[in-house]
Amino acid sequence: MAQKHQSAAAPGPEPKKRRRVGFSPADAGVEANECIKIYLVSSKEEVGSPDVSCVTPVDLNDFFDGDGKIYGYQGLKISVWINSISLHSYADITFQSTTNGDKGITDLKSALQNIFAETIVDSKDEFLQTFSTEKDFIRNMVSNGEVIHSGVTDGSSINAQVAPSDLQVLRMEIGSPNAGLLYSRLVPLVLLFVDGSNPIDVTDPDWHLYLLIQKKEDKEEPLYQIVGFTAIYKFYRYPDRLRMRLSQILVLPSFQGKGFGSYLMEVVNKMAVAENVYDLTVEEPSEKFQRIRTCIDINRLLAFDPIKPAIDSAVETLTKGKLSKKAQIPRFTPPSDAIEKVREALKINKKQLLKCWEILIYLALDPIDKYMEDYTSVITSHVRTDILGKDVEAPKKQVVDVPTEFEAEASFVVFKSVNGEEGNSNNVQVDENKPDQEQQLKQLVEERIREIKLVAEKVSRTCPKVRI
Ligand SMILES: CC(=O)SCCNC(=O)CCNC(=O)[C@H](O)C(C)(C)COP(=O)(O)OP(=O)(O)OC[C@H]1O[C@@H](n2cnc3c(N)ncnc32)[C@H](O)[C@@H]1OP(=O)(O)O
Repeated sequence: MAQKHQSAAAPGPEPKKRRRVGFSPADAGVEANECIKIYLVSSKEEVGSPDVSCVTPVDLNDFFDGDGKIYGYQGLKISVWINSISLHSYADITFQSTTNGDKGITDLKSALQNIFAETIVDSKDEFLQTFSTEKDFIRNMVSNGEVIHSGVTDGSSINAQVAPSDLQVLRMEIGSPNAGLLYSRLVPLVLLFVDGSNPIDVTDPDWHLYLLIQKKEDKEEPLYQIVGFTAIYKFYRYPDRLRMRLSQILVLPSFQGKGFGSYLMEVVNKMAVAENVYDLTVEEPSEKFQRIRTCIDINRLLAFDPIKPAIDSAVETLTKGKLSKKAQIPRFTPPSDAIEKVREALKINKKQLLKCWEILIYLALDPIDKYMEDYTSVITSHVRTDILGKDVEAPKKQVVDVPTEFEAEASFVVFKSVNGEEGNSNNVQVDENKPDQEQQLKQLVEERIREIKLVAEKVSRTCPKVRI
């Protein structure tokens, strides 16, 4: 990591961030997001090349204490280069001058080290050398990994950037030789690109890495590059099963949006089925990843015959009568034996199946426009129960004024009416939040239907699509 000082008044070698008392000039600081640019490069020619565009991390401000700002520098520019083969990094720091104002001078070295840890090197030369000295880093690290999938089986090409035959998914137990070291070099990428993530505990042997690798033919030996990876926790379920929980997944920015995330997820699904775990869940999926996961699961469910009768029956109920006119709308959930079969065969848990179920019904309604009103009532009923919870369904509580010998302001009676019906009293207090609740409910229903339509559209466009 280098610091270039272009002013005559250069500060000491390692400026420390410190609060000053007295009459220091006020310093508005600069947001880390504004002055730091990050570049992922795979060759030394790409370092500094105008053809390489910067990548967008989650939020760099998070790495700077307090308000996410850097203080004490004028004209600060930080370019961080990450070698996507060896995972080393180098920060090129330039500024015009420093001023030790009221917020002190931010210690850039320690802030960057919080993100990049030991992957960051001090000099540009050292960094440039990593392209040759460390070019076999990934290949050496994964040499003990178990190849669980290679290329594609249906002959389709995943995209133009990577030939399918060059793809490999390897699995490593975190305790196996080199896996911990490899993960420690991946941590900066996790911190930078996976929102809200924390590094996994490399001392816990129940963690597994699934690495999506591109093997490119190079002079003598193939060159290995990480396209993406996921960390999965395997844990015990009483009495004799194991469960899998996907906890973080990342496709390197230059490979995103080209089907690699879906590919990796499909391989993980395949492994969960092959190993007959109890189920495979995902820890706090982002909206985008959840959508990808749902698209994949919908395709799997569409090909799963045992649930067809249950879908047909739900569709028949929905198309038979005017549901939206009915006081009580049945909840359109799969029968328990279908839930069980799906979990056992596809490792999709109940929560995820319920999400997919709404989309499966939507896809089966033909023509959809004819049934949209009833379908919307069904989704409204689901959202009401899911989000607003039992309160909405619960018997109505009423507050009634009654004659009292106590202080009138402090006295009231609450009673619960039978069957949730409201009494005729003129003094019933209306829940002040009710109109607000209804408005929020309407918005949530609209959002859910938008999401359902989006996934249904993607599935219809790509179906049938089983790529591995
Ligand atoms: C548990 C967690 O870790 S949650 C956090 C997830 N990770 C991150 O957010 C880190 C940054 N992002 C990433 O690493 C990646 O973008 C990932 C992992 C989220 C996704 O990987 P990518 O390779 O970019 O996704 P992929 O190219 O496979 O899918 C992109 C699109 O194709 C669509 N698609 C994929 N497979 C299918 C399919 N079988 N049928 C229909 N559509 C599909 C997806 O819905 C998605 O569409 P969208 O972008 O409009 O939502």
